[in-house]
Amino acid sequence: MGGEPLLRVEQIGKAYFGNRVLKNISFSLGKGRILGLVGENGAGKSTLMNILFGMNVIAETGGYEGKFYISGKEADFRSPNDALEAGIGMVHQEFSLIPGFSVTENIVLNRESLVYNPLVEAFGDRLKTLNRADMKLRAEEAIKKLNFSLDGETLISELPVGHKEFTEIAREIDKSKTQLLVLDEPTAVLTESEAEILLDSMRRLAKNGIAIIFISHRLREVMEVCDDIVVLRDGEVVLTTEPSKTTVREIASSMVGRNIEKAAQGDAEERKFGREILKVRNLWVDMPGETVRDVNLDIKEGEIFGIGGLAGQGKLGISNGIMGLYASGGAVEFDSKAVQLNDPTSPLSMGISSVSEDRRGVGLLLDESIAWNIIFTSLQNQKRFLKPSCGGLVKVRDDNAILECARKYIQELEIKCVSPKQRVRELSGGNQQKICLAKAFETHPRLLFVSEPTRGIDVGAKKVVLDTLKRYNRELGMTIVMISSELEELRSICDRIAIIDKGTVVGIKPASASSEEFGYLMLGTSEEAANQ
Ligand SMILES: Nc1ncnc2c1ncn2[C@@H]1O[C@H](COP(=O)(O)OP(=O)(O)OP(=O)(O)O)[C@@H](O)[C@H]1O
Repeated sequence: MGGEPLLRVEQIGKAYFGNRVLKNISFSLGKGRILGLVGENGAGKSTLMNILFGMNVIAETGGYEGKFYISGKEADFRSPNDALEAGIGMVHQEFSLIPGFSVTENIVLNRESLVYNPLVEAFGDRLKTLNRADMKLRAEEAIKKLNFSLDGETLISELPVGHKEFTEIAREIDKSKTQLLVLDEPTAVLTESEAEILLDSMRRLAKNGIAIIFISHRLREVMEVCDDIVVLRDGEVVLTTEPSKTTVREIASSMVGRNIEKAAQGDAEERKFGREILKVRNLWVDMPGETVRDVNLDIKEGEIFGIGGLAGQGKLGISNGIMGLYASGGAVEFDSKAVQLNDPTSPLSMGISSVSEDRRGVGLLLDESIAWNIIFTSLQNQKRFLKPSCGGLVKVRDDNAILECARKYIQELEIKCVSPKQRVRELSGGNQQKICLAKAFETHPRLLFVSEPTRGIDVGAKKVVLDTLKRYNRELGMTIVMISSELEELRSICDRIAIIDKGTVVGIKPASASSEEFGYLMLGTSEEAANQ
């Protein structure tokens, strides 16, 4: 017998400029319970959370219908401040950290501990100074609740994405009032072992009475950690259930309204490749949390080469180092020519592109259209999408060609949008990820690095993304290096897979090798040793 639940949502609806994205949403959530909110990219999950958190974008686009109640009291949030006052903490898909500030400063931001001094009497609170020792303690306390190792002194700009995610969550935990925590795809940027730590922390927070809404495309995590599950499809609740009463398969098919096809399968036959096109020798990369120490690799032309390994072992550092995003050393040769390390223009000019694991940090012009985002790099660096004008005297933008190109990717990658002219900011997270891929494909690279390409992508669309990578490889001969924390995803499309451990390559095996063989490499042990 619980009386009023902590959160009760009744008949919520929302349309953006006539485009209906939520209809009659109702559910409730009790204190200390974890509710999994799942649905395809664009199903309306973030929009629903934006309503609960009083985000300005909702009021600015005509408000919403329906009501929701916090502990029985009708909520009418005019801004996120009202939601914070009511004890709602939210970690959005987009980070809201200040890059030049430390982890500690970000955790206590706007709630800094202050020290009194006599000048305050005369000049007011402005002259209070920061109590750094207390701020440090509070940040440490919040980080401890997450059971994750994070140095409070490090600047946000130097952190890998996974650590930024933990910093955001620690900030919400430091707010003493938080009684409902909304986590929008927190594990999308985490590797599997980091995600395990987060799931554990969520369980502990729930035990202490905090209710959590957990949005995730990783259905196994949802089944593992949630008490209740709500499935959205095209803006409507299509299933409300509990993990003990359902299966991952049932959730996945109710999300998409059909049975899920399996992702692309690896080729049984061994493919033949040309010469070695990328040679990496003694590469080191100083990427925080993903340090690369001594990597040697030879990648063949036309290959799909996978790079896997556990969290923080350096697999993400390799492409970021070669692309000039972090300080690096050693030697990298592409097509028998030296790639200038620490110079981002060098790999680009040689036909090497990359899709970052951090779509939030790099790459998208959120206030520009889908079409402009997809073609911008090709126009800028390769002078494409221009046509002659004034009798050939000048070149102007070819808007028809730009729109046609965008339409092609919208269809191929099944990007959910109203038109190629729609602003990227208005797309759901998973659809923004697809724009990052389209943008890289459109540069027609000879070699493409893709890091965590299906991050934030729903189960149905994963197949589309992996199939597209495979098709570009087969049809255009594009050499692809795919970095992923999901071994099965690597095995489904790669020819060979290297496993990285402690910043170096500990083994390279054909994708047809068994999961166990890869598992042993990741754990830094041999099959024989494991069987002893
Ligand atoms: N500011 C906006 N203006 C117009 N349309 C928007 C805006 N924000 C979201 N939408 C549209 O609302 C729909 C739902 O998007 P939402 O971000 O809620 O999806 P989601 O379920 O969170 O998806 P994902 O799993 O990809 O993050 C999408 O079609 C999206 O394009």
